[in-house]
Amino acid sequence: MDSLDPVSNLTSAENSLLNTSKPKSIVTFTNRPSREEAMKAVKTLLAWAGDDPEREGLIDTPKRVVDAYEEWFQGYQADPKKELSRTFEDVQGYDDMVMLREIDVESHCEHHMAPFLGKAWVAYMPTSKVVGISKIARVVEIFAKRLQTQETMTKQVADAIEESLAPLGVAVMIDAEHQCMSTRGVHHKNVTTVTTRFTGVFKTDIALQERFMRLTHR
Ligand SMILES: Nc1nc2c(ncn2[C@@H]2O[C@H](COP(=O)(O)OP(=O)(O)OP(=O)(O)O)[C@@H](O)[C@H]2O)c(=O)[nH]1
Ligand SMILES: [Zn+2]
Repeated sequence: MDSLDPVSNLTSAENSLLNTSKPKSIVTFTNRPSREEAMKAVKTLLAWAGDDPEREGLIDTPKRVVDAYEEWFQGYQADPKKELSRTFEDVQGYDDMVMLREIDVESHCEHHMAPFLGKAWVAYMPTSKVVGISKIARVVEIFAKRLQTQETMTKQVADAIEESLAPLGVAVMIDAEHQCMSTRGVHHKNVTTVTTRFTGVFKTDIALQERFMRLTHR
């Protein structure tokens, strides 16, 4: 199978369908279905589930679902690199890791489109260049608001920081519960999945990696 572009999460064939006037990492299909087509698809699913899409309680549901999808999948319209582009250097010689703890993760698995919910911990070891801390949380959110596997998302967050800030190293940990495992299928509740990605000094310096892991505990 065609390998996935780490930023857009699309195959190269899918990427070639992108509107070329936009940066490659902003995913805008030229052949994106219309809102009306999307609402019609929801109506089909309602009928398939066994209900009457025309009954009063469901009449506005396709609109609501499409609105919800717009919010849940808005990460396809955003560019993580743009968020990380405004860097600054005046940090008075600060030379240790910068770490954000417990960033909310609200994503959807690409297999079932079921939510997976959890937290992310993200650290980088800057050279002279740092970025506004809110931008790190925004990058997590952009990748979360796409269809994901937890592993892919973990790597994408690390890669985006690595490519934009060229730090000495990046560490990312995500801990999340997948509702496709808790509300259907195997029905195991309270199981969380932990994924990590270490680059640069966080990979080579085990003491630093352990310090990051210790800081993930409250
Ligand atoms: N590695 C990984 N697996 C995931 C993630 N999200 C969901 N899955 C798994 O994706 C797998 C899909 O397996 P399939 O056998 O194709 O689908 P399924 O028949 O619905 O599987 P069950 O969930 O076991 O009922 C399941 O094992 C899910 O638990 C993720 O982020 N990472
Ligand atoms: Zn799933």
